[in-house]
Amino acid sequence: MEEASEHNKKQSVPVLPWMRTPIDVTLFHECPLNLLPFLDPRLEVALENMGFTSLFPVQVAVWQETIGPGSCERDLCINSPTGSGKTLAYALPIVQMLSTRAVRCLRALVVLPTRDLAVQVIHSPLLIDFPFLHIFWCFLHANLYACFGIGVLIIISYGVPSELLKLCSLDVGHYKVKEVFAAIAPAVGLSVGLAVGQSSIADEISELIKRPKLEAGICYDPEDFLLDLESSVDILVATPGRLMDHINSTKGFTLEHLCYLSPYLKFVIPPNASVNVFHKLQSSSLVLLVVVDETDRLLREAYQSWLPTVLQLIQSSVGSLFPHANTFFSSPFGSLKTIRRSGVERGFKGKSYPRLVKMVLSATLTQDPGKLAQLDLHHPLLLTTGQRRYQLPEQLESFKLICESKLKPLYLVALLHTLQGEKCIVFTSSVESTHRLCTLLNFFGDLQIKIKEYSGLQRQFVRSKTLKAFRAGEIEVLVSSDAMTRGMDVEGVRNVINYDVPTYIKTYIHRAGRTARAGQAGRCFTLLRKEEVKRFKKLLQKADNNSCPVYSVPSDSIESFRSTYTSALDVLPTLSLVLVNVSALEKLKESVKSETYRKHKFKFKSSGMVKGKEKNSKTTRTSLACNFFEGVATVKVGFDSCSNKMEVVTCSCSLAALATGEAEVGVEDEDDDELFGDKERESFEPISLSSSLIVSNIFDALCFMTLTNSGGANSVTNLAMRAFAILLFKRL
Ligand SMILES: Nc1ncnc2c1ncn2[C@@H]1O[C@H](COP(=O)(O)OP(=O)(O)OP(=O)(O)O)[C@@H](O)[C@H]1O
Repeated sequence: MEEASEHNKKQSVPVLPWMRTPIDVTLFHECPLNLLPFLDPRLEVALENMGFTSLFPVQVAVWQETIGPGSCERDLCINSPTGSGKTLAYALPIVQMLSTRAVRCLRALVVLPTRDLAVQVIHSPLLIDFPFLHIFWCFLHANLYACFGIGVLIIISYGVPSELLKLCSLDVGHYKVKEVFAAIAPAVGLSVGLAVGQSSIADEISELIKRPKLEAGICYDPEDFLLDLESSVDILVATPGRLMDHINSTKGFTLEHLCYLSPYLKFVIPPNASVNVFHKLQSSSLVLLVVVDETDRLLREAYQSWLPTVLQLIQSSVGSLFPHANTFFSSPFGSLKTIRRSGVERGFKGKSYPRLVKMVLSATLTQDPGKLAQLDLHHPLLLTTGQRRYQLPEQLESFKLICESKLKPLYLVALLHTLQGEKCIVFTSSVESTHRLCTLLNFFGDLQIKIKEYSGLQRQFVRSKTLKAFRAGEIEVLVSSDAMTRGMDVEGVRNVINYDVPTYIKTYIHRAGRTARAGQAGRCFTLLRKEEVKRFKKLLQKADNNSCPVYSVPSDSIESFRSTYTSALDVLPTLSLVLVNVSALEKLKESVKSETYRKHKFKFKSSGMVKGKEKNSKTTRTSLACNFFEGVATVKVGFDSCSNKMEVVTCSCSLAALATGEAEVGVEDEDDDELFGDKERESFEPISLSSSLIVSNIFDALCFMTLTNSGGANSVTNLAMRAFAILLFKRL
C-alpha cells in the first residue's frame, strides 16, 4: 500500500520530457583503457601513471556521448552517485577533444561552486611544512620563465607542476578537478588554469593571460598592446566569483576565447570523411565546452549572476565569429546510431554550429524545470544511474543508532570506540556544533583516537593541514560541518557518522558519499532521537538502497565513558564561548584584509531599521556591506547612531530585505533542499538573541561575519543572527 502511494507520488512529480528517457549508466561496464575506442595513446599512459587501468561505467557512458558515436551532439546532464568518477568522466573527453588544437586559447570552462572542490591539495603539504621548498620553487619558476619564455608559460599555468604536486601529496591516486586535469592535460600539450581565489587576483591574471614580450626602446601604443594579450590556458577551472571578476576586470580575459576561430572551420567535411579526420576537425575547431559540476548547488547560488553572463557572452561571440554557421555537419558514425539518437539532428534547427557543448553533473541533479532552463541546454540527454532519482553508492551500508538527545555525545564516543582505528568523518549541522562537539570529544583521552575539527570557520591553510593529516592517518576522526560535505575525496574513509540527522536526502547523500567511493565498501551511521526515526525512514525511502537496520553499541562501553562525559559537560560551555570568539575574530581580521575592495554597499535609512523608534535621519545612519564571494558570504554591518543604540532584532529583519535587493539571494525551494539557513538557525537557538539587547558602542557594532555557504532568504536571517552572535562574543 505504502509502496503504491510512493509510486503514485513519483509519477506525479513533473519532469521534463527529455528526462523521461534517460540513458541508464548501470548498463555500461568498466572498460580497460586499451579497449577504449579512439583514446589518445598519450592519455592512456597518463591515466596509467595515475594508477587507473580502466574507465568506470559513467566515464564510459560520457565517452560514448562525446568522443564516441554521440559526438557531443547533445548537451549532457549526468546524475551519478558520489564517488562514481564524474570528474574524469568529463575531464578525459575534454582533454582528448582539445588534444589536436592548433592555437592556444580558452576552449573549455569548468565551473564549480567552491574552491575546495577545485583543488584537493590547496597548498601542497610539503610546501606548508617546508617553506624553503616554496622559495626554491619560486626561484626555479622565475629562472625557467626567463630562460624558456613561452614554453614555461605552460608550467606557470599549473602553479606547482603536477610532478611536484604528486611528490608532495601523500594521497597519490586521489585527485580533485584541477589535479585530474593537471595529470592528463600536459600529456597532450594542453594547459589548465585555475580561477578560484586560491592565489591573489594578480597572480591568477599572470597565469591566465600571456603578455607580449616588449622590446626595449620601442614605443608601444597601449591599445595595440591590449590587442596582443592572449590566453595562456586551454582549459579553465573556475568558481563563479572569480570567473566574474576576470570577466569584468581582467584585461585580455574574454570568453570569446572559448570559440577561437581556427582555419579548420573553412574546410567542408566530406561526407565520407574518416572517423579520424572528423575528430581532428572537431577537436581543432568546433568544440566549445562548459562543464558545470555540482550543478544543483551552483544553480541555487544565484549570486553574481554568473550563468546568464557567461551564456550571453558566449552566445554573442559565437554569433559574431560564425555569422553563417548554421550548417550541421553530418556525423561520420551513421552506422553506429542507435534508435535513441535518431532525430537528434532536429535539435540543431536554428542553432548555430559550432555551438557551445554543455555538460552538467551532480550526484543529486535538480529536476526543477525552471532551474534547468537557466542552463539553456541544447537537446539535452540525461545519463543517470538506476531507476530512482537519488542513488547511494552500491557498497554503502546504512545504520541508525537510537538514543536520547542528551546522551548523543556519549553514544558517539561509544561508537567511535567500537570503530577504533578506522578512518571516520562525523557530520554536524553547523560550524558551531562542529567546534563544540570536537572540543567535547577531545575530553575523552581514554579513547586514544586523534580527533580534529574541519569546518568553514577555519582558515584555508588550517583546513589543508588537517586534511593532510587525515589522509596520512595521523588523525582518525574528522568532525566536520555540512559545508564540507561535497567533493571531499579521502582514501580509506570507512565510516561516516551523522551526529545531527540530515534534514534532506541530498545532504544525506553527499555526507554518506565521503565513504564507499570508487567501488570501496563503507558504512554510514545516523544518531537519532526516537521521534526522528519515522521521518528519517521517509527520508531514506527517497533513495535506492535504503535499508537501515539499528546498530547497537555495547551498554558497558557507554557506561565506561559516562563519568568523563559528566565532567566534560561542566567545563564545556565557557570553553566553547571563548574559542568561538577567537576564531570569529581571526576570521574578522582576515576578511577585513582581503575582501574590503570587493564589497557591494547597501544603505538603509534608519527609519526602516529601528522599529517603533522616532525617525531621526540626520543623526542616525546604518549601512550594510555584503559580499558574496566563492560561495563565501561576508556581511559587514555598521551602525552609526547619535544615540549609539540599536535593537538587534530589527536589524536582522532588515537584513532579510537583501533577498529582494541587489545581492541576488535566491529563495530556496523544496527541490534544493540543503536549507543551510534553517539548520544554522536551529544551532543558534541557545544563544537567544533578545530583542532588548542594546548595542552601546559603534565599534562594538561594527562586525564582519563569514559563512561557508550562501543560500536563500532563510540564510539571510541566519546571516544576521550569526553576525550578532559574533558581536555578542566580542562584547563578552
Ligand atoms: N577510472 C578510475 N579508476 C580508478 N579510480 C578512479 C577512476 N576514476 C576515478 N577514480 C577515483 O574515484 C574516486 C572518486 O572520483 P570522483 O571524485 O571523480 O567522484 P565523483 O563522482 O565526482 O564524486 P563526488 O560526487 O562525491 O564528488 C577518486 O578518488 C578518483 O581518483
